[in-house]
Amino acid sequence: MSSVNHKSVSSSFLVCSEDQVFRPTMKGNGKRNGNGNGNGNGNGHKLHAEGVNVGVTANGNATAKKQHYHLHPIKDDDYHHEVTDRVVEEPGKYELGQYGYGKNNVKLLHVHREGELHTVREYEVDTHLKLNSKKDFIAGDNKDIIATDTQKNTVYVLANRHGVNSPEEFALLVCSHFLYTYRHVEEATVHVEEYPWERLQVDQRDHNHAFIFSPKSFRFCTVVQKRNERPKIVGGLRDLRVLKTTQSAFTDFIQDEYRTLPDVNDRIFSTIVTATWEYSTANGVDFDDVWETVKECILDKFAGPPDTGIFSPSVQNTLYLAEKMILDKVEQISRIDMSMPNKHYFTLDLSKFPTSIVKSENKEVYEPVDKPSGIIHAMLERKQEPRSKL
Ligand SMILES: O=c1[nH]c(=O)c2[nH]c(=O)[nH]c2[nH]1
Repeated sequence: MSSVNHKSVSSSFLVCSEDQVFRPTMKGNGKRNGNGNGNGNGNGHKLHAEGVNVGVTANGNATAKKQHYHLHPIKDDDYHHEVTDRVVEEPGKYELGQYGYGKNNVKLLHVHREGELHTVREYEVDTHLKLNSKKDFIAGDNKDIIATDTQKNTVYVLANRHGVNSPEEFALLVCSHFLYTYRHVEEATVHVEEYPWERLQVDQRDHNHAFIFSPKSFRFCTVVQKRNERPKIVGGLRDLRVLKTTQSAFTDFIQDEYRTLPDVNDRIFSTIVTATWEYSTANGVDFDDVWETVKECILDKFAGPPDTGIFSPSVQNTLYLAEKMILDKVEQISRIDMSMPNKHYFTLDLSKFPTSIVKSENKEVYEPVDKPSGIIHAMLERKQEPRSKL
């Protein structure tokens, strides 16, 4: 039987472990808590107003204020729901492997209004939980199930109560809520996809309350938190499609009886970048800022300065240089994984046409070839500090 303790507790705490809790202090003027009184969660846990205004991020997804994390102890009896009969033996000769359940694609638009200036963030949120009992699967006993419908509701209630900042902060909040509220949740995974709304510019001025969908690239994150462990925070960027018409070559690769591709000193380089990166900490991280930095580094190593560009001897090298720049710039990123499919634009062989109808040297017309496509990927991580010999 589940013993349910309806004691009111603050879900504004971000659980780090049984004895450590991330407590997010609220931002700015403290009016974003959903209850309108600016002092938090309505249960006596005051959320601090820090008043750190960072303005609008480069993509116009103004986040307004920064969130800070502090560690506070929680007590055993702080849990909402206590489940006692957790262990159900698996009958027979089989063992349940990976398991879990959740709600996918919970769509959410959050509007933050500061007087005339409004900002929006639209998310699709996936929540997945792994319970410490398997009796729902094995015995048809639903008593421990936090219904997927309840998980959906939780996303809306937390967004209403605490506001929505970066995808990573929101995912951390939702994870900690589930771990904190239900002791029998062993692991929470929250994936957030952000819609790329950008503040509209009219006459080169930012519009107060109108936005344009600008899918130049997409942002996402995944937070996985196991009970008693720190959250694993992974940021992500995908569908950043780029092309340049020169400053790319591919030469000196293996010459054997299988090779037909000639050395090319000047070719078109186009790719669709996906990057995911893991944070070593959430402390002091401006997640919006990091996302912009990652994007800028990728574009910097792909395109280079506007007049001259940057030379790429291969997709491999360009990918590596972008990853290295990101690790150099953001110390809280412990590793970054990138993939760059090579979207080929082949030179057309027009030699069979009479010279009366085609130019002798074809340097303008290319054939985009989607499939098959080369795929280049690599993960770059920081080396472990060598252990002291003491
Ligand atoms: O940058 C490239 N790397 C490759 O490994 C490769 N292979 C290929 O056919 N073209 C390219 N281009």
